[in-house]
Amino acid sequence: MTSPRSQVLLSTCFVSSFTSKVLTPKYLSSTIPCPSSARMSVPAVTFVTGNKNKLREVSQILNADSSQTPFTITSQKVDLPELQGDPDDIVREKCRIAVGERSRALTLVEDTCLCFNALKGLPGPYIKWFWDRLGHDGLNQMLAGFDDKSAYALCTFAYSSGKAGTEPIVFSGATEGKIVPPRHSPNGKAFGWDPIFEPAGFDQTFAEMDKETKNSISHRFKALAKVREHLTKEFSD
Ligand SMILES: O=c1[nH]c(=O)c2ncn([C@@H]3O[C@H](COP(=O)(O)OP(=O)(O)OP(=O)(O)O)[C@@H](O)[C@H]3O)c2[nH]1
Ligand SMILES: [Mg+2]
Repeated sequence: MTSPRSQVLLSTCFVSSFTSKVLTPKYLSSTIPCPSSARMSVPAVTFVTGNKNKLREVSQILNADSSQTPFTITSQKVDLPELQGDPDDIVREKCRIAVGERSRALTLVEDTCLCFNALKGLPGPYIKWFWDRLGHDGLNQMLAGFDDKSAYALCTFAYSSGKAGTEPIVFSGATEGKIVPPRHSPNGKAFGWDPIFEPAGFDQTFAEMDKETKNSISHRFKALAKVREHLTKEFSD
């Protein structure tokens, strides 16, 4: 391909993490920008997630700059397990499972942690269960006995080319902040623990910010910048 605006297709595969929550298959279309100077072939990359908010943010982040070459995103849901351990190991294994389940050549998955420094990084990858059981007030209560309310949001993507003998490649992004009593935006429903995470240097929680601001400083934005850089290099002539 010689066109600077040639496209890379990203299929987004929705994965239901809870077998009890059967999610309706959904297909989305979006575009993912990369540097307009890049010359790329047209591979299909499947982004596997069961989380519609992640998918929405990934789409928004990758479409934020219209001056860059668009990538196309579609989505579909299937089932994948929740895993335990180190975030990089979790996301690598998630990626291997996703590749196997979907038989897709190019696969992208993501895992998100919320880490409290006073608790040496916990809940970390287990935030999904802590948030589900304890909610915003319970997560605040976990830090009640500590002066240190600092925390960081960590987003880790794993990408696999699907080639035999290759291992998933990991890309991480972290945003520092602190845990605060919940503060919501008056508009719309908040994403998960966004109302209790106030990023450093801001006086708003992720939930109070407009989406453009969150998407320009978030853990997901920082990790996706590395994914995009890698894909651009991999598929440039
Ligand atoms: O307030 C939030 N702001 C965010 O930016 C954010 N990113 C993820 N999360 C939540 O943190 C847990 C991660 O678990 P997680 O990575 O396993 O995700 P998931 O199971 O929902 O989807 P997936 O594993 O199918 O991709 C889940 O409860 C997610 O809803 C967020 N909450
Ligand atoms: Mg999950």
